Amino acid sequence: MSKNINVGIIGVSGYTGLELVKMLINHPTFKLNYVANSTGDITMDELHPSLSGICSLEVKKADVDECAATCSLVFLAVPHKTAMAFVKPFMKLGIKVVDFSADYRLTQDVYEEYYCAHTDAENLENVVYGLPEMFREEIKNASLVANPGCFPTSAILGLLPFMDRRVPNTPIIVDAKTGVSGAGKKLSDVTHFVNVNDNLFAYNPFHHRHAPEIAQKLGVSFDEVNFVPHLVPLTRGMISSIYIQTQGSFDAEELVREYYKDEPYVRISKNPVDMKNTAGTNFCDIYVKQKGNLLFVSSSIDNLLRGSSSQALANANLMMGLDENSGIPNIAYVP
Ligand SMILES: NC(=O)C1=CN([C@@H]2O[C@H](COP(=O)(O)OP(=O)(O)OC[C@H]3O[C@@H](n4cnc5c(N)ncnc54)[C@H](OP(=O)(O)O)[C@@H]3O)[C@@H](O)[C@H]2O)C=CC1
Ligand SMILES: CC(=O)N[C@@H](CCC(=O)OP(=O)(O)O)C(=O)O
Repeated sequence: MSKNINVGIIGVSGYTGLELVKMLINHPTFKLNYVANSTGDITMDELHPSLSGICSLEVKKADVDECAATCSLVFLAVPHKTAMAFVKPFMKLGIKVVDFSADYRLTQDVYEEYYCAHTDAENLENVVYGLPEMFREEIKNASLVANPGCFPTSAILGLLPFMDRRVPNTPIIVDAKTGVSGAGKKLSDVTHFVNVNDNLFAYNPFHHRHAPEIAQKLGVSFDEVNFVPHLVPLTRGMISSIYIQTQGSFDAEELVREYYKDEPYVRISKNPVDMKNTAGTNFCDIYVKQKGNLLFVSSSIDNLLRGSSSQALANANLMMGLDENSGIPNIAYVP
């Protein structure tokens, strides 16, 4: 097959943008035809020296019309709020969009409670949440896909098989750990080397903006989701330790294996999962353990890939009628 579908990326100077470029360079069908950030006037290899000798595309100052003139689909790897200002005109021009941000993941009222005023309610009506294990068929027909957040991806995949076995109205506890790349490339006091190195801490306990995303997609109330993320001194990786009360007698490992038996990017592990075996891949690795009616689920992803860029690419493959697996990385950065 030849590279005959032109795609663009806006936000190519960021962490997730770079991850996507690396996958698209080797993609059998997508041709990376337009790359942009907020300023332009630089080339890809000047921006990312790791691409020296590999990609010297000119990086443009983001412009919707210029991108739409040469691309069938665009990936928006830009921050929340910035994304919706791009989505609106791209949709008008009939260009398909995979949005990495949270702008189209929630209902308008909840979005506005956790983020800011929404300026594109119209497209909230037609968006599909880009978790293939939940919405594969809808994604195939979508023009706009909201790529899930990284914590919601790991938590929802861990919980989905067990929602019918859970005791209603009991706490869902999600104790999650993430690498620092989850915060993006911008510096802050919290992600400063001196604050993160040799350190470990929780942030936004019980009121992180990903708690409502987990709740809405699982169809439970916000009060039932008890989500506490932690920052760990690692570049990439994410593990969610999940605890729920279950009822009835069942074998959790058997159930989760059956639930995901046809899924190419969920692996069930006999041993507790770790971050290294998913780093560099689109896999979500899951381990389960029961103690009476208490169920422990451990779910590991690479926040930059399954938590963002490789999941976005899988969604784009589906939207363009390609094999979902095209160009998706599946060999981990081990050792
Ligand atoms: N990092 C992660 O693990 C995950 C990130 N996401 C989401 O993906 C998106 C990108 O995240 P990440 O790569 O970490 O972010 P970064 O902060 O690393 O990069 C942001 C990118 O957006 C560009 N940008 C910002 N404003 C504009 C603008 N007005 N016009 C054009 N480009 C603009 C920046 O360009 P410039 O260099 O010019 O500022 C940069 O290329 C965010 O919405 C984030 O929430 C989702 C899941 C996981
Ligand atoms: C370390 C860190 O700060 N991580 C980010 C999660 C990044 C992400 O997945 O999410 P969005 O696409 O919703 O931004 C956070 O906790 O907000």
